[in-house]
Parts: sequence; C-alpha cells; structure tokens
Amino acid sequence: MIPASFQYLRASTVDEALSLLASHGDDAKVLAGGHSLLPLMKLRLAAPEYVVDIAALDELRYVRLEDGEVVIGALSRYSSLARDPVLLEHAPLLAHVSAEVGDRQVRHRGTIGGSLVHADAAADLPAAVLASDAVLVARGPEGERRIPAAEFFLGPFTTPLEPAELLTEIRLPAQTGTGWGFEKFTRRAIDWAMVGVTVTGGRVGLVNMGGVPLRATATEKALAAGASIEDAAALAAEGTNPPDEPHATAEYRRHLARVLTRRALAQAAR
Ligand SMILES: Cc1cc2nc3c(=O)[nH]c(=O)nc-3n(C[C@H](O)[C@H](O)[C@H](O)COP(=O)(O)OP(=O)(O)OC[C@H]3O[C@@H](n4cnc5c(N)ncnc54)[C@H](O)[C@@H]3O)c2cc1C
Repeated sequence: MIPASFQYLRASTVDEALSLLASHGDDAKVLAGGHSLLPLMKLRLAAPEYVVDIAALDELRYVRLEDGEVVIGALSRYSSLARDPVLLEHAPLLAHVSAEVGDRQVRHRGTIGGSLVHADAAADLPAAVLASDAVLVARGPEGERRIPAAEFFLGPFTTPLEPAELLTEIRLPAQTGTGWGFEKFTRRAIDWAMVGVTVTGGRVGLVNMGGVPLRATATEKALAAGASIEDAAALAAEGTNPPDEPHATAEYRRHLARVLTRRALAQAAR
C-alpha cells in the first residue's frame, strides 16, 4: 500500500498546471482531491512519474449563473456544492447528489472534476451530469474545447481528455423549478451505489448499470410519449449491461434500476 516513487509538482495557477502537463503529459497525473488517484497509486494500478497537484487552484472553485446556465469550476468540492445557494436553486439535483457522496472526509476533499475525469460507472456525479445535459469544458495546449457529457464517458475509466488537458468547468442549463429525484441503493451507509438513479427535466441517468454512466433512454421516450411513471420505470433496465457480481447479480441490478427509477420519478413529480 505504498505508491511507487514519483516527483511531486504543485501548480499555483491554471497556466502553470497546463505548462507542467505540456512538459510531462504522458508521464504525469493530475491530483485534485486525491480520493481516487491515491488509492490507485497505493495499489500500484497507477504509477505516474510526475504528480501535478492542482488542489490550490482556487480559480477553478466557483458556482455561478451565466445567461441561464449554471457554471461550476472543476475543483469545486462536494461539501461546498451540497450547500451552494446557486446550485440549490438552479441545479438542485447536483447539490443533492454531492451531499450523498461517500462520507464527510470524501466530501471535503473530493472534487466534481475529479469524479468526472475518473469516469467510474459506479460514481454518482457522472450520472447526475449526464441527466443534467451538461457540457464539460477542457483546456490544453490547443486551447479550450467543449465536450457534451453524452460524449465524455467513453468506457470504464476512459474519457476523451488528452494527458495535457485539464477539465476546468462544467456548464448545464439551469433547472430552476424543475422536479428532480435521486435514489441510491448501497450495501452499507457510505458505499458506492449498487445501483443509482438521477432524474431531472425528464432525463434519467443510471449509476452502475454498465461500463459507463447511462441514460435510461427507453424510460425517457416513454415519459415523453405520455406513459405513466410505473410503465416508464418498467423500461429502465432496457439496453443496460450491469455488472454481475456475487453480492449483486445483473438481474438483481436490473430489478433495482426499475424500482429506483419509479421512486426517483415519483420524487421528481412531487
Ligand atoms: C471511501 C470513499 C468513498 C467514496 N464514495 C463515493 C460515493 O459514494 N460516490 C461517488 O461518486 N464517489 C465516491 N468516492 C470517490 C470520490 O468521489 C472521489 O473524490 C472522486 O472519484 C475523485 O475526485 P478527486 O477530486 O478525489 O480526484 P482525484 O483522485 O485527485 O483524481 C481522479 C482522476 O481524475 C484526474 N483529474 C482530477 N481532476 C482533474 C482535472 N480537473 N482535469 C483533469 N484531470 C483531473 C486525476 O488525474 C485522476 O486520474 C469515494 C471515495 C472514497 C475514498
């Protein structure tokens, strides 16, 4: 449980972080909250030569409303997102999901950007960002580019970000006054979801129902066509390929997806 040796580099501005990544990109890893990267390094599943610490970049820590869009700095931590007044009013699903991640220690260090770039299908924020129709903003040597959340999760722990790119911001249409719902089924209090469901604006995101976070498209189509919550939720597992494990078989997860989708949709309707 001791990481391989590495060189620690601390960036004090975004530009400095980008220049360090441009120099060491392929051999470097960005360190944000460290709650996914450090366990991987301790298990030697990751052994970067350079670690570029961006935790001090307060310029990437903000939430604001801009022309009908909620804009979130990538280094914003779950604990501040959970009580952010702009988020609570204009993107309540994200605030609520942030409050349910892990335990206090995780929420005080973990960042929304770290969760999205880590791209774990069992994590909560990726499915919430998918259901929120968000766009992810990345900066790198070629400048800035915007990647829709629907195109960001390419496979387990895989995104289109280049090694020299930083995720800087997440932008989503304000969901002011929109019903939302979040259901998460865990084995123990602070576990990752066995299955989770995020709902906002008629879109449904699924946690841990495949190798990437998914939208429950059959449910969404049924809702748009006027189906009842019960009938739409019955379609939640269509097109999914959930993990099959001794403590939660694929069939059990499909059952959970249907039940939790029904509850999350009912919550949103209320
Ligand atoms: C005990 C425990 C319980 C947890 N429970 C949950 C849970 O219930 N639900 C849940 O969703 N998650 C859970 N997590 C994971 C947690 O949410 C992590 O904080 C998150 O996955 C990673 O965020 P981080 O800021 O710690 O990123 P880091 O660990 O620092 O980085 C993760 C990855 O993203 C890259 N990266 C980070 N930021 C950027 C950026 N801005 N630009 C480019 N690359 C970047 C890093 O290089 C690394 O590859 C848990 C973790 C622990 C340790």
